[in-house]
Amino acid sequence: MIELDNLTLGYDRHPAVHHLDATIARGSLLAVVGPNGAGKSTLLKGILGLLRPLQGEVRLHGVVRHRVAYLPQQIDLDRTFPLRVDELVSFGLWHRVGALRSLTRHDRTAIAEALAAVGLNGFAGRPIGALSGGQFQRALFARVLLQDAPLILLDEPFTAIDTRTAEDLLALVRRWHGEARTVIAVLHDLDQVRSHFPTAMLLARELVAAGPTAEVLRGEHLFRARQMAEAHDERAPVCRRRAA
Ligand SMILES: Nc1ncnc2c1ncn2[C@@H]1O[C@H](COP(=O)(O)OP(=O)(O)OP(=O)(O)O)[C@@H](O)[C@H]1O
Repeated sequence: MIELDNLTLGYDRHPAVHHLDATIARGSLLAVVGPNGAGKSTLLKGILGLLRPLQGEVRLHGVVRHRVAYLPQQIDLDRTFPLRVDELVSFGLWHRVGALRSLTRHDRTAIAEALAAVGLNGFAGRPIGALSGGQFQRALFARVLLQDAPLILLDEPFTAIDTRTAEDLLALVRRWHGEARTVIAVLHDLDQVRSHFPTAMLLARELVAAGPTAEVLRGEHLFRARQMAEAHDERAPVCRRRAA
């Protein structure tokens, strides 16, 4: 279970998202939605511990932070780095293998199986710079698969990839959900959220609504989120208000 307790996150003392109070049950399949700049990626970074709260707290119950799998937005990743696909995917074994030990035959089999599971048979030796956007995203999912993590954070995992790849990767997300892992994904496609994500959290610098997806994505909530995002003052300092 994850608890957000009066959580304010930001950069250089400026809050990006503030006073979040919410509980995310273990095994949830949760979509985080909201307008551009609403604080969705910031929330994932806060849960991951990459950002320290300006106020409040994130409490992870039953999950240690180094076992959380995180897939950042593709735009944040450097694909010019000279790395082969199997090397990228092998980082998913880091929690078991450590930084220094070399891979065993068993590890190599696990990597090959993960590549096969994401439809990348035969891609192990390719440089990551030679992959299409969709293939690269498949490789990143293979890495998450190997991490065997109880909590998986995905930041816009289906943006700018082809429909076939998105469908295959969505099937993997459903598989993780079926395995009782907690999956939290930042998404923009509300039809996709309605079809595949039972719960949602709508952000607009603060929490607009959270709960069953059909309830959260009601027109009045979406309208309010848009209004709140437009009214936000980028330069506001950390306020002292405690969320009701
Ligand atoms: N590294 C950073 N340094 C300073 N400000 C940042 C940084 N990252 C994000 N922000 C600011 O924090 C706010 C929230 O950004 P965030 O990326 O969390 O929004 P988002 O909801 O994920 O947006 P999008 O849908 O456009 O990806 C924005 O005003 C953004 O400019």
